[in-house]
Amino acid sequence: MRIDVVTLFPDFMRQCAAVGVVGRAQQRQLLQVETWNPRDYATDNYRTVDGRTCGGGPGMVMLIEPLRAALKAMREAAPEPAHVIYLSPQGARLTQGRVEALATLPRIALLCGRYEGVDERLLAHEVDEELSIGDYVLSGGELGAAVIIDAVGRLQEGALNDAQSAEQDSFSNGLLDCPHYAKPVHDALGDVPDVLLSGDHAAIRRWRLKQSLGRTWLRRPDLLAQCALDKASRALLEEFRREHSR
Ligand SMILES: Cc1cccc(C(=O)NCC2(NC(=O)c3cccc4nocc34)CCCC2)c1
Repeated sequence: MRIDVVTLFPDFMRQCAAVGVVGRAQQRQLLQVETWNPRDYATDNYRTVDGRTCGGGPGMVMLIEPLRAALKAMREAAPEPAHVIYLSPQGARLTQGRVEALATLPRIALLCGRYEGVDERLLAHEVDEELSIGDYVLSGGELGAAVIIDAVGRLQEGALNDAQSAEQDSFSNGLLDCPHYAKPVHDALGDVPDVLLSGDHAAIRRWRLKQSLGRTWLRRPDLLAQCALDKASRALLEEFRREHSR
């Protein structure tokens, strides 16, 4: 998969994609991340990429021309058509489901806004989809792009080792993760739950699922409402709730 990022901060984006699982996926050529800086396509002596907002008011807007030229260069750099995503607070909320769909595409382009945003006419003509990583104020779309690169990059075939795949799968049931522990078994901060030391793998699986169900019920009832729980899971959750209410 190829991901092209149109951004005023290419070094930041390259760094985000150079570490960890995504960095390794690039080294293994499972993923290719390229950056395109609109400033390189600004034609005036000052390499201007922003302009005063029409209608007055504070702040600047990213100009059409440098972005259009950067997007054109991006498209010409590889044959596959790119699905162009604008990271924006006006976008649809990013979900794991959407990540999984994006991860199947051969090529996506991520357009990152700065200042007050991008000229609406550029968005209307060049953008296929707007996505948001959440309802808070950010300085730019780059952190949204970094989230997509990580979430989509780790889903590329061969990017994860078995443990990481299992961890990735743990969310695929739509539940929050269970608690995790490492040694020491006894610490000033408390002890590791006995079941995890029992060697009884069925009991350990049961305890972990019960903890995931219980935590999701306590912390994210909205996620739980979207889960189709089988009979055994419903019974486990009931058990957790009874114990929790004592
Ligand atoms: C709730 C709210 C309302 C109004 C403006 C803003 C805001 O933060 N505006 C600033 C910009 N924000 C984002 O790009 C951005 C922000 C949040 C999530 C995102 N997911 O992707 C990109 C995202 C837009 C142009 C430059 C940065 C936020």
